[in-house]
Amino acid sequence: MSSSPPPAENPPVSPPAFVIRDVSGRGRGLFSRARISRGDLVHEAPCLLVPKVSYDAHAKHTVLEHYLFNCKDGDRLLALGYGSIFNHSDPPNVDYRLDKPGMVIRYYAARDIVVGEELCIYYGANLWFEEVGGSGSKAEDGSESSDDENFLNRIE
Ligand SMILES: C[S@@+](CC[C@H](N)C(=O)[O-])C[C@H]1O[C@@H](n2cnc3c(N)ncnc32)[C@H](O)[C@@H]1O
Repeated sequence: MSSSPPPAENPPVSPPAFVIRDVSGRGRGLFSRARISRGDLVHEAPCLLVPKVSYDAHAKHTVLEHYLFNCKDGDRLLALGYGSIFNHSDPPNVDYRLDKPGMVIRYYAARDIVVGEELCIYYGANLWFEEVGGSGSKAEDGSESSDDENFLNRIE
């Protein structure tokens, strides 16, 4: 008999909490289709591990460079599911946590989110593209995610 997985800290928003839409100048993005409360687990993305050696030799020279999440040790995680479709905004309305041992990234609402808002994470200070638009609202507590050396920010 198989045992069920342990419960997450916050129960996931009943799916589907968001839809993919095209956003002018930003490519695809994720948009809420239900009210989401601060702290809710919005998505849990299974990941592929890209070891640092593979990243340096191959992945950084491909389009994957714009999708990989940095780990502290130089390895990278490629988020599957919807995890690679979150666009950037500052401030973001979604925070994320890398769980490298678990090979997942979890995305949590940084504040209450209303229906129709784009769900965005913070990539870091050094963007490689010209920013278009934004989520347009500040986190309630004015908090900001930690920055990273050069790419998607890392919170482990
Ligand atoms: C991780 S992907 C996000 C999903 C992407 N929009 C797509 O359709 O595949 C990162 C890319 O999205 C685009 N992007 C994300 N946030 C943006 C923003 N605020 N303004 C303009 N482009 C953005 C950039 O082209 C960036 O390289």
